[in-house]
Amino acid sequence: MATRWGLCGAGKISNDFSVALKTLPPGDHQIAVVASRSLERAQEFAKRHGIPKAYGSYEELASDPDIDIVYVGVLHTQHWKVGLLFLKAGKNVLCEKPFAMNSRQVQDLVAAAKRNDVFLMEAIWSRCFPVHAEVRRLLAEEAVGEVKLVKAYFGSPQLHIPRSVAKELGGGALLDIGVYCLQFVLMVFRGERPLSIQASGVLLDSGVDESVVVALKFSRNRIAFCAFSISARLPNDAVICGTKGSIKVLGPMHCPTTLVVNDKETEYPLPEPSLPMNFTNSTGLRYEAEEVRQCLLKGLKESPLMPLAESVLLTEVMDEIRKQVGVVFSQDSQ
Ligand SMILES: NC(=O)C1=CN([C@@H]2O[C@H](COP(=O)(O)OP(=O)(O)OC[C@H]3O[C@@H](n4cnc5c(N)ncnc54)[C@H](OP(=O)(O)O)[C@@H]3O)[C@@H](O)[C@H]2O)C=CC1
Ligand SMILES: O=C1OC[C@@H](O)[C@H](O)[C@H]1O
Repeated sequence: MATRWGLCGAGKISNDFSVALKTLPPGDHQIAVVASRSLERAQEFAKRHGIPKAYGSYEELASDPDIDIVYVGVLHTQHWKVGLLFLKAGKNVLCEKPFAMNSRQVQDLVAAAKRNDVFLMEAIWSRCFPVHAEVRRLLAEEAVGEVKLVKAYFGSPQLHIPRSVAKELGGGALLDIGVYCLQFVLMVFRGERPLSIQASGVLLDSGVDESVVVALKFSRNRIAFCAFSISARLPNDAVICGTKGSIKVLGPMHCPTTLVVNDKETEYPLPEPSLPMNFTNSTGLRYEAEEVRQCLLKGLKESPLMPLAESVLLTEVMDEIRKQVGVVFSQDSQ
Protein backbone atom coordinates (compact mmCIF):
# COMPACT_ATOMS: atom_id res chain seq x y z
CA MET A 1 0.00 0.00 0.00
CA ALA A 2 1.51 3.33 -1.03
CA THR A 3 2.10 6.10 1.51
CA ARG A 4 -0.39 8.84 0.60
CA TRP A 5 1.04 12.39 0.88
CA GLY A 6 -0.75 15.71 1.15
CA LEU A 7 1.32 18.79 0.24
CA CYS A 8 0.77 21.99 2.22
CA GLY A 9 1.88 24.87 -0.01
CA ALA A 10 2.27 24.96 -3.78
CA GLY A 11 5.64 26.67 -3.89
CA LYS A 12 9.22 25.95 -4.79
CA ILE A 13 10.16 23.25 -2.31
CA SER A 14 6.81 21.49 -2.75
CA ASN A 15 7.60 21.35 -6.48
CA ASP A 16 10.95 19.73 -5.76
CA PHE A 17 9.46 17.35 -3.20
CA SER A 18 6.85 16.19 -5.72
CA VAL A 19 9.50 15.63 -8.41
CA ALA A 20 11.69 13.76 -5.92
CA LEU A 21 8.84 11.38 -5.02
CA LYS A 22 8.51 10.51 -8.72
CA THR A 23 11.97 8.90 -8.47
CA LEU A 24 10.52 6.38 -5.97
CA PRO A 25 8.29 3.36 -6.76
CA PRO A 26 4.66 4.55 -7.29
CA GLY A 27 3.57 1.57 -5.21
CA ASP A 28 5.41 3.14 -2.25
CA HIS A 29 4.58 6.87 -2.53
CA GLN A 30 1.61 8.75 -3.98
CA ILE A 31 0.86 12.48 -3.69
CA ALA A 32 -2.91 12.46 -3.21
CA VAL A 33 -3.53 16.18 -2.79
CA VAL A 34 -1.95 19.63 -2.84
CA ALA A 35 -3.35 22.52 -0.81
CA SER A 36 -2.59 26.19 -1.30
CA ARG A 37 -4.02 29.47 -0.04
CA SER A 38 -4.93 29.92 -3.70
CA LEU A 39 -7.16 27.25 -5.29
CA GLU A 40 -5.94 28.35 -8.71
CA ARG A 41 -2.31 27.86 -7.70
CA ALA A 42 -3.15 24.48 -6.19
CA GLN A 43 -4.95 23.42 -9.37
CA GLU A 44 -2.08 24.55 -11.60
CA PHE A 45 0.39 22.68 -9.35
CA ALA A 46 -1.81 19.56 -9.34
CA LYS A 47 -2.08 19.61 -13.14
CA ARG A 48 1.69 20.03 -13.58
CA HIS A 49 2.47 17.19 -11.19
CA GLY A 50 -0.40 14.82 -11.95
CA ILE A 51 -1.94 15.12 -8.48
CA PRO A 52 -5.62 14.06 -8.38
CA LYS A 53 -6.91 16.60 -5.81
CA ALA A 54 -6.34 20.32 -5.18
CA TYR A 55 -7.60 22.41 -2.26
CA GLY A 56 -7.76 26.19 -1.84
CA SER A 57 -7.21 25.99 1.90
CA TYR A 58 -5.05 24.12 4.41
CA GLU A 59 -8.15 23.38 6.47
CA GLU A 60 -9.54 21.19 3.69
CA LEU A 61 -6.27 19.26 3.71
CA ALA A 62 -6.42 18.91 7.49
CA SER A 63 -9.86 17.31 7.25
CA ASP A 64 -9.05 14.99 4.33
CA PRO A 65 -9.33 11.41 5.68
CA ASP A 66 -7.48 9.82 2.77
CA ILE A 67 -3.90 10.95 3.42
CA ASP A 68 -1.25 9.34 5.57
CA ILE A 69 1.02 12.34 6.08
CA VAL A 70 1.22 16.06 5.38
CA TYR A 71 4.38 17.63 3.98
CA VAL A 72 4.58 21.26 5.19
CA GLY A 73 6.33 23.29 2.47
CA VAL A 74 5.33 26.85 3.38
CA LEU A 75 7.46 29.66 4.84
CA HIS A 76 9.19 29.24 8.20
CA THR A 77 6.83 31.87 9.63
CA GLN A 78 3.85 29.60 8.88
CA HIS A 79 5.27 26.30 10.15
CA TRP A 80 3.98 26.68 13.71
CA LYS A 81 0.44 27.69 12.76
CA VAL A 82 -0.10 25.14 9.99
CA GLY A 83 1.80 22.46 11.87
CA LEU A 84 -0.58 22.79 14.81
CA LEU A 85 -3.55 22.75 12.43
CA PHE A 86 -2.54 19.38 11.01
CA LEU A 87 -1.34 17.82 14.27
CA LYS A 88 -4.57 18.77 16.08
CA ALA A 89 -6.49 17.23 13.16
CA GLY A 90 -4.68 13.96 13.86
CA LYS A 91 -2.42 14.14 10.83
CA ASN A 92 1.15 12.87 10.69
CA VAL A 93 3.48 15.73 9.70
CA LEU A 94 6.83 16.17 7.95
CA CYS A 95 7.59 19.88 8.39
CA GLU A 96 10.24 21.72 6.40
CA LYS A 97 13.24 23.20 8.17
CA PRO A 98 13.57 25.20 10.21
CA PHE A 99 10.88 23.53 12.30
CA ALA A 100 9.62 26.92 13.48
CA MET A 101 10.83 30.42 14.41
CA ASN A 102 11.99 29.61 17.94
CA SER A 103 12.19 26.78 20.47
CA ARG A 104 8.90 27.67 22.14
CA GLN A 105 7.09 27.16 18.85
CA VAL A 106 8.95 23.90 18.31
CA GLN A 107 8.00 22.70 21.78
CA ASP A 108 4.37 23.51 20.96
CA LEU A 109 4.57 21.34 17.82
CA VAL A 110 6.18 18.46 19.71
CA ALA A 111 3.60 18.66 22.49
CA ALA A 112 0.74 18.66 19.96
CA ALA A 113 2.18 15.60 18.20
CA LYS A 114 2.45 13.72 21.50
CA ARG A 115 -1.01 14.81 22.62
CA ASN A 116 -2.52 13.59 19.36
CA ASP A 117 -0.29 10.50 19.14
CA VAL A 118 0.87 11.28 15.59
CA PHE A 119 4.21 11.19 13.75
CA LEU A 120 6.19 14.42 13.54
CA MET A 121 9.57 15.11 11.96
CA GLU A 122 11.59 18.18 11.08
CA ALA A 123 12.62 17.78 7.42
CA ILE A 124 16.38 17.88 7.96
CA TRP A 125 16.66 15.94 4.73
CA SER A 126 20.48 15.87 4.93
CA ARG A 127 20.40 13.18 7.61
CA CYS A 128 18.59 10.78 5.30
CA PHE A 129 21.29 10.96 2.58
CA PRO A 130 23.56 7.93 2.06
CA VAL A 131 26.59 10.18 2.69
CA HIS A 132 25.31 11.11 6.13
CA ALA A 133 24.50 7.46 6.89
CA GLU A 134 28.09 6.55 5.97
CA VAL A 135 29.43 9.37 8.17
CA ARG A 136 27.45 7.98 11.11
CA ARG A 137 28.78 4.48 10.41
CA LEU A 138 32.38 5.69 10.24
CA LEU A 139 32.01 7.63 13.49
CA ALA A 140 30.44 4.62 15.21
CA GLU A 141 33.53 2.52 14.36
CA GLU A 142 35.87 5.39 15.26
CA ALA A 143 37.35 5.29 11.75
CA VAL A 144 39.23 8.58 12.30
CA GLY A 145 40.00 8.04 15.99
CA GLU A 146 38.56 10.44 18.53
CA VAL A 147 36.79 13.38 16.86
CA LYS A 148 38.26 16.66 18.18
CA LEU A 149 37.02 19.33 15.75
CA VAL A 150 34.16 19.77 13.27
CA LYS A 151 33.85 22.52 10.68
CA ALA A 152 30.75 23.27 8.60
CA TYR A 153 30.22 26.12 6.10
CA PHE A 154 27.18 27.16 4.07
CA GLY A 155 27.16 30.34 1.99
CA SER A 156 24.44 30.96 -0.61
CA PRO A 157 24.15 34.44 -2.17
CA GLN A 158 20.38 35.00 -2.03
CA LEU A 159 19.90 38.63 -1.08
CA HIS A 160 17.62 38.85 -4.12
CA ILE A 161 15.12 36.44 -2.56
CA PRO A 162 12.41 38.21 -0.50
CA ARG A 163 11.98 35.41 2.08
CA SER A 164 15.75 35.44 2.66
CA VAL A 165 15.97 39.12 3.61
CA ALA A 166 12.57 40.17 4.97
CA LYS A 167 12.18 39.80 8.73
CA GLU A 168 8.40 39.31 8.43
CA LEU A 169 9.08 36.36 6.11
CA GLY A 170 11.54 34.74 8.51
CA GLY A 171 14.66 35.95 6.72
CA GLY A 172 18.30 35.54 7.65
CA ALA A 173 21.09 33.02 7.10
CA LEU A 174 20.79 31.22 10.42
CA LEU A 175 17.29 29.76 10.20
CA ASP A 176 17.45 29.05 6.48
CA ILE A 177 20.93 27.63 5.91
CA GLY A 178 22.90 27.89 9.17
CA VAL A 179 20.51 25.25 10.47
CA TYR A 180 22.27 22.70 8.22
CA CYS A 181 25.73 23.46 9.67
CA LEU A 182 24.46 23.24 13.23
CA GLN A 183 22.48 20.04 12.67
CA PHE A 184 25.62 18.46 11.20
CA VAL A 185 27.64 19.36 14.31
CA LEU A 186 24.93 17.98 16.59
CA MET A 187 24.79 14.79 14.50
CA VAL A 188 28.56 14.28 14.82
CA PHE A 189 28.41 14.88 18.57
CA ARG A 190 25.36 12.62 18.86
CA GLY A 191 22.89 15.21 20.05
CA GLU A 192 25.01 16.46 22.94
CA ARG A 193 24.13 19.94 24.20
CA PRO A 194 27.10 22.30 23.63
CA LEU A 195 28.86 23.52 26.81
CA SER A 196 29.23 26.98 25.28
CA ILE A 197 28.21 28.90 22.17
CA GLN A 198 30.05 32.00 20.93
CA ALA A 199 28.51 33.72 17.92
CA SER A 200 29.27 36.85 15.98
CA GLY A 201 27.32 38.16 13.03
CA VAL A 202 26.47 41.06 10.77
CA LEU A 203 22.90 42.13 10.10
CA LEU A 204 21.07 43.52 7.09
CA ASP A 205 19.13 46.77 7.43
CA SER A 206 16.02 44.58 7.75
CA GLY A 207 17.41 43.28 11.04
CA VAL A 208 18.05 39.69 9.93
CA ASP A 209 21.47 38.06 9.90
CA GLU A 210 23.49 38.30 6.68
CA SER A 211 26.53 36.33 7.84
CA VAL A 212 27.34 34.56 11.11
CA VAL A 213 30.29 32.66 12.58
CA VAL A 214 29.82 30.36 15.56
CA ALA A 215 32.24 28.49 17.84
CA LEU A 216 30.78 25.68 19.95
CA LYS A 217 32.49 23.75 22.74
CA PHE A 218 31.51 20.21 23.72
CA SER A 219 32.64 17.76 26.40
CA ARG A 220 36.09 16.17 26.29
CA ASN A 221 37.68 19.29 24.70
CA ARG A 222 35.81 18.87 21.42
CA ILE A 223 34.98 21.99 19.40
CA ALA A 224 33.07 23.00 16.28
CA PHE A 225 33.15 25.99 13.99
CA CYS A 226 30.36 27.08 11.64
CA ALA A 227 30.10 29.92 9.16
CA PHE A 228 27.03 30.72 7.09
CA SER A 229 26.00 33.61 4.88
CA ILE A 230 23.27 34.69 2.47
CA SER A 231 25.68 37.07 0.70
CA ALA A 232 29.02 35.22 0.49
CA ARG A 233 29.71 32.08 -1.54
CA LEU A 234 31.47 29.60 0.76
CA PRO A 235 32.89 26.11 0.02
CA ASN A 236 29.73 24.63 1.65
CA ASP A 237 31.66 21.61 2.86
CA ALA A 238 31.92 19.98 6.28
CA VAL A 239 35.01 18.39 7.81
CA ILE A 240 35.27 16.04 10.79
CA CYS A 241 38.82 16.03 12.21
CA GLY A 242 39.90 13.14 14.43
CA THR A 243 43.08 11.96 16.08
CA LYS A 244 43.64 9.40 13.30
CA GLY A 245 42.29 11.12 10.19
CA SER A 246 39.46 13.15 8.68
CA ILE A 247 36.09 12.79 7.02
CA LYS A 248 35.16 15.45 4.49
CA VAL A 249 31.62 15.93 3.17
CA LEU A 250 32.12 17.90 -0.03
CA GLY A 251 29.76 20.73 -0.86
CA PRO A 252 26.82 21.01 -0.98
CA MET A 253 27.13 19.46 2.50
CA HIS A 254 23.39 19.79 3.13
CA CYS A 255 22.56 17.50 0.18
CA PRO A 256 25.87 15.74 -0.47
CA THR A 257 26.89 13.17 -3.06
CA THR A 258 30.66 12.97 -2.35
CA LEU A 259 32.50 11.75 0.75
CA VAL A 260 36.28 11.85 1.27
CA VAL A 261 37.67 9.66 4.05
CA ASN A 262 41.41 10.06 4.63
CA ASP A 263 41.79 11.26 1.00
CA LYS A 264 39.74 8.36 -0.45
CA GLU A 265 36.76 9.78 -2.41
CA THR A 266 33.45 7.97 -2.87
CA GLU A 267 30.47 9.16 -4.96
CA TYR A 268 26.80 8.62 -4.09
CA PRO A 269 24.98 9.74 -7.26
CA LEU A 270 21.40 11.03 -7.30
CA PRO A 271 18.69 10.19 -9.88
CA GLU A 272 17.90 12.80 -12.52
CA PRO A 273 14.68 14.83 -12.08
CA SER A 274 11.75 14.39 -14.50
CA LEU A 275 10.78 18.07 -14.21
CA PRO A 276 12.79 21.26 -13.52
CA MET A 277 13.73 21.77 -9.87
CA ASN A 278 14.29 24.93 -7.85
CA PHE A 279 17.11 23.82 -5.57
CA THR A 280 20.33 21.82 -5.74
CA ASN A 281 20.18 18.02 -5.59
CA SER A 282 16.47 18.09 -4.76
CA THR A 283 15.87 14.53 -5.95
CA GLY A 284 17.61 13.77 -2.65
CA LEU A 285 14.34 14.68 -0.94
CA ARG A 286 13.41 11.09 -1.85
CA TYR A 287 15.54 9.84 1.03
CA GLU A 288 13.58 11.66 3.72
CA ALA A 289 10.29 10.62 2.10
CA GLU A 290 11.36 6.98 2.27
CA GLU A 291 12.56 7.44 5.87
CA VAL A 292 9.09 8.76 6.74
CA ARG A 293 7.42 5.84 4.99
CA GLN A 294 9.51 3.33 6.91
CA CYS A 295 8.76 5.09 10.20
CA LEU A 296 5.02 5.03 9.50
CA LEU A 297 5.11 1.36 8.52
CA LYS A 298 6.82 0.61 11.86
CA GLY A 299 4.31 2.69 13.81
CA LEU A 300 6.99 5.15 14.94
CA LYS A 301 5.98 8.65 16.07
CA GLU A 302 9.36 10.22 15.30
CA SER A 303 12.41 9.40 13.18
CA PRO A 304 15.55 8.08 14.89
CA LEU A 305 17.53 9.99 12.25
CA MET A 306 16.13 13.36 13.45
CA PRO A 307 14.62 12.82 16.91
CA LEU A 308 12.23 15.50 18.16
CA ALA A 309 14.42 16.13 21.20
CA GLU A 310 17.28 16.96 18.84
CA SER A 311 15.06 19.34 16.86
CA VAL A 312 14.28 21.11 20.13
CA LEU A 313 18.00 21.30 21.01
CA LEU A 314 18.85 22.53 17.48
CA THR A 315 16.32 25.33 17.82
CA GLU A 316 17.54 26.23 21.33
CA VAL A 317 21.06 26.56 19.91
CA MET A 318 19.69 28.81 17.17
CA ASP A 319 17.77 30.86 19.76
CA GLU A 320 21.04 31.48 21.62
CA ILE A 321 22.89 32.41 18.44
CA ARG A 322 20.13 34.85 17.50
CA LYS A 323 20.30 36.38 20.98
CA GLN A 324 24.06 36.89 20.65
CA VAL A 325 23.95 38.40 17.15
CA GLY A 326 20.86 40.49 17.86
CA VAL A 327 18.11 39.05 15.65
CA VAL A 328 14.64 39.22 17.18
CA PHE A 329 11.46 38.02 15.45
CA SER A 330 7.91 39.07 16.31
CA GLN A 331 7.22 35.42 17.19
CA ASP A 332 9.64 35.72 20.13
CA SER A 333 7.16 37.88 22.04
CA GLN A 334 3.94 36.02 21.15
N1 LIG B 1 14.90 21.18 2.17
C1 LIG B 1 15.34 22.07 1.31
O1 LIG B 1 16.32 21.86 0.57
C2 LIG B 1 14.66 23.37 1.20
C3 LIG B 1 13.75 23.77 2.15
N2 LIG B 1 13.10 24.93 2.04
C4 LIG B 1 12.16 25.33 3.08
O2 LIG B 1 10.84 25.28 2.53
C5 LIG B 1 10.07 26.38 2.98
C6 LIG B 1 9.48 27.09 1.77
O3 LIG B 1 10.51 27.60 0.98
P1 LIG B 1 10.22 27.92 -0.59
O4 LIG B 1 9.51 26.77 -1.18
O5 LIG B 1 11.48 28.40 -1.19
O6 LIG B 1 9.18 29.14 -0.43
P2 LIG B 1 8.20 29.78 -1.50
O7 LIG B 1 8.55 31.24 -1.60
O8 LIG B 1 8.14 28.96 -2.71
O9 LIG B 1 6.80 29.72 -0.70
C7 LIG B 1 6.30 28.46 -0.35
C8 LIG B 1 4.83 28.61 0.00
O10 LIG B 1 4.73 29.41 1.16
C9 LIG B 1 3.57 30.22 1.09
N3 LIG B 1 3.94 31.64 1.13
C10 LIG B 1 4.83 32.25 0.33
N4 LIG B 1 4.91 33.56 0.63
C11 LIG B 1 4.04 33.76 1.65
C12 LIG B 1 3.65 34.91 2.42
N5 LIG B 1 4.20 36.10 2.18
N6 LIG B 1 2.72 34.75 3.38
C13 LIG B 1 2.18 33.53 3.62
N7 LIG B 1 2.50 32.39 2.92
C14 LIG B 1 3.41 32.54 1.96
C15 LIG B 1 2.88 29.89 -0.23
O11 LIG B 1 1.94 28.86 0.03
P3 LIG B 1 0.56 28.78 -0.77
O12 LIG B 1 0.90 28.05 -2.01
O13 LIG B 1 -0.36 28.04 0.13
O14 LIG B 1 0.13 30.19 -1.00
C16 LIG B 1 4.02 29.35 -1.06
O15 LIG B 1 3.59 28.49 -2.08
C17 LIG B 1 10.98 27.23 3.85
O16 LIG B 1 10.67 26.99 5.20
C18 LIG B 1 12.38 26.73 3.54
O17 LIG B 1 13.21 26.72 4.69
C19 LIG B 1 13.28 25.76 0.94
C20 LIG B 1 14.20 25.42 -0.02
C21 LIG B 1 14.97 24.23 0.06
O1 LIG C 1 17.05 24.64 2.56
C1 LIG C 1 17.56 25.43 1.77
O2 LIG C 1 18.60 25.04 0.97
C2 LIG C 1 19.08 25.82 -0.13
C3 LIG C 1 18.84 27.31 0.08
O3 LIG C 1 19.11 28.01 -1.11
C4 LIG C 1 17.42 27.57 0.53
O4 LIG C 1 17.18 28.96 0.71
C5 LIG C 1 17.18 26.86 1.83
O5 LIG C 1 15.82 27.03 2.26
